Amino acid sequence: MTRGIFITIEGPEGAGKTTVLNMLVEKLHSEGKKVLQTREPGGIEIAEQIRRVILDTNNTTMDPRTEALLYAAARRQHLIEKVKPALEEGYLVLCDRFIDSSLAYQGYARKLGIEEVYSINSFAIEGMMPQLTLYFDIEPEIGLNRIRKNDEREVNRLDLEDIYFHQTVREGYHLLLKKFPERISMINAENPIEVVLEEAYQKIRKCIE
Ligand SMILES: Nc1ncnc2c1ncn2[C@@H]1O[C@H](COP(=O)(O)OP(=O)(O)OP(=O)(O)O)[C@@H](O)[C@H]1O
Ligand SMILES: Cc1cn([C@H]2C[C@H](O)[C@@H](COP(=O)(O)O)O2)c(=O)[nH]c1=O
Repeated sequence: MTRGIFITIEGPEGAGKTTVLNMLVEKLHSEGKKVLQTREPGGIEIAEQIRRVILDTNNTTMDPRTEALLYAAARRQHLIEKVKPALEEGYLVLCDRFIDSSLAYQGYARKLGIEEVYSINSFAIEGMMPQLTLYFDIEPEIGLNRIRKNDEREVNRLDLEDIYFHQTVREGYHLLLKKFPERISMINAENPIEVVLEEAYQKIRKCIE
């Protein structure tokens, strides 16, 4: 029986997920909340190793189904090793990306099919879905420009996809918003960072109270 709360943050490249997540965690910690911040793909050693394989810009021959399976494998290990134990201990787990990334990127943009990708992920997650997903919406051109200006951000294999791919990812997220309206909540990530932070914070408070 899980006692914690699982919240995920989603969105296209450069939407500000990581930046806002860092700020949210600091704010929630200062209020004395038991918070665990993590990310996908990664968050634990095995999944970070899989992340390196998936995002390596040299791996140009990676098959889309291999890509989808690797994300699902990293997700499984991360859930079992880190997320599930933290939820059992009553933590608020805030995760940068989760299953909706696979549905939008592999299912919709790579055209593997949202249902097909959901099905391999359902095997991986065994029903452990987030209570709330904050979707950071942004025009892909704006997000990619933000990333280009950030010298600390390493360019990965998916960043190198063309603009059409990134626009299709955003379309995929919009479909997911319609499919899961009770779980996914949209935030306009083109707003100034303080506005995005406040909106995300209020939605999280509403979910945990
Ligand atoms: N609301 C905002 N307005 C302007 N710049 C922002 C905003 N939010 C984040 N940024 C800047 O955009 C860049 C990308 O932000 P961040 O790394 O948090 O995005 P991300 O969604 O985690 O990206 P990715 O998923 O591609 O790693 C950073 O340089 C960050 O400072
Ligand atoms: C979990 C997950 C991620 N992706 C993509 C999305 C990004 O392009 C990268 C991860 O990089 P980030 O800087 O950590 O955001 O991977 C994906 O295609 N499918 C997934 O399931």
